[in-house]
Amino acid sequence: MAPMGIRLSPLGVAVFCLLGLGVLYHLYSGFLAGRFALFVLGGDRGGGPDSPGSQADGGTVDLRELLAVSVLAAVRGGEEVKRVRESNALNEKAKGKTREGAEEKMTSGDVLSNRKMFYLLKTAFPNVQINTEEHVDAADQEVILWDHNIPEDILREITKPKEVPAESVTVWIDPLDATQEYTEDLRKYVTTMVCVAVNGKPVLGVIHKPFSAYTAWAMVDGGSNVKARTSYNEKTPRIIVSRSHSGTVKQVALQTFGNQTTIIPAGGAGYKVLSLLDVPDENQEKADIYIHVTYIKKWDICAGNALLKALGGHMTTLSGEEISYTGSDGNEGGLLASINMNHQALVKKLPELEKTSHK
Ligand SMILES: Nc1ncnc2c1ncn2[C@@H]1O[C@H](COP(=O)(O)O)[C@@H](OP(=O)(O)O)[C@H]1O
Ligand SMILES: [Mg+2]
Repeated sequence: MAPMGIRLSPLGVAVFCLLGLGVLYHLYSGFLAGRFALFVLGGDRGGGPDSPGSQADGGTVDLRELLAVSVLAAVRGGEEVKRVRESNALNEKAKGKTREGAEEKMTSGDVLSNRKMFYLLKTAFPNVQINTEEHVDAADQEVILWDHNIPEDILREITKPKEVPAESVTVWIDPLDATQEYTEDLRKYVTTMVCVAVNGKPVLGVIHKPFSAYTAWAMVDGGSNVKARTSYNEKTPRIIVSRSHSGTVKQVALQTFGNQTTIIPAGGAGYKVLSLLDVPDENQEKADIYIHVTYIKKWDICAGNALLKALGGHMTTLSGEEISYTGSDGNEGGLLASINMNHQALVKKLPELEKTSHK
């Protein structure tokens, strides 16, 4: 007999305890899952379930936070790129050949930048898919914690968090764009890039120039720290093209826009996208259109695509199709990038043969 004449039924006590355990499990499962993910990665991000960057509700990420970490990752990766170049310890290797037979190089700058960028993003956002150009060595992990700081310029432009399901996100990292030019000590072409696609659509783009300490970022339907130039030459455009993976691009450009057209050969897809924008860097050439006709990888182009899209521009295949940033890592259809121009009219102008020969 219990005090005051109340009899406790053993079954009732058991049901009550089970219910209590259920509530506790619900409250802490997301939290523990996050902790476990970090434990597997070998570290702790330090935030509780309600802290910024947390995915305790089992799967949303805030794009504004992801942008802050992407900018930090591009800058931190850039520090590695710069340090390796300045110490002249590139340790250059050949990692294969492109379809066209050009040698693909890799240096310590690529590897060390990749390590910083990948682990910074992975530690802050363990649940999102990250695709990166270089191999991630699981035996050489580095846990770099994000301090949860969102820079002032991002807070000013993007005033509210923007949650999306974690499984809809694909992050693309290029830890060193223009590796060929990096090995030739042509520093102005070099960038580090992060892109975030949501359901395959490019939404966040970050392009950082480590040797100029310049970073451009943008969120589609969000904000940016860079803008388009005030004028572009549509009639006789300056066309920026690859200097080391050019294929037939010069013939295509001259055939489309006439012999008076200025062709600017340059390294790096990031550099070439920045040439279309209003970038306050004296080492940055300016162009009106970017054309690429050979195969190219999505980590090379996604950030530029997001930036252009956020500012009202376009990056499509040569036949004007949008590029989807999920699934395979290659883009077969060539590239046409423009801003404040009639993009569809440019597509129509390009020779039919070129549009179909890269599919
Ligand atoms: N045909 C091709 N096959 C594979 N990668 C290519 C390519 N053409 C260009 N790229 C890559 O796209 C980026 C920009 O190229 P480019 O400077 O020629 O315009 C470079 O990236 P990385 O330097 O990150 O490897 C380059 O390797
Ligand atoms: Mg690269």
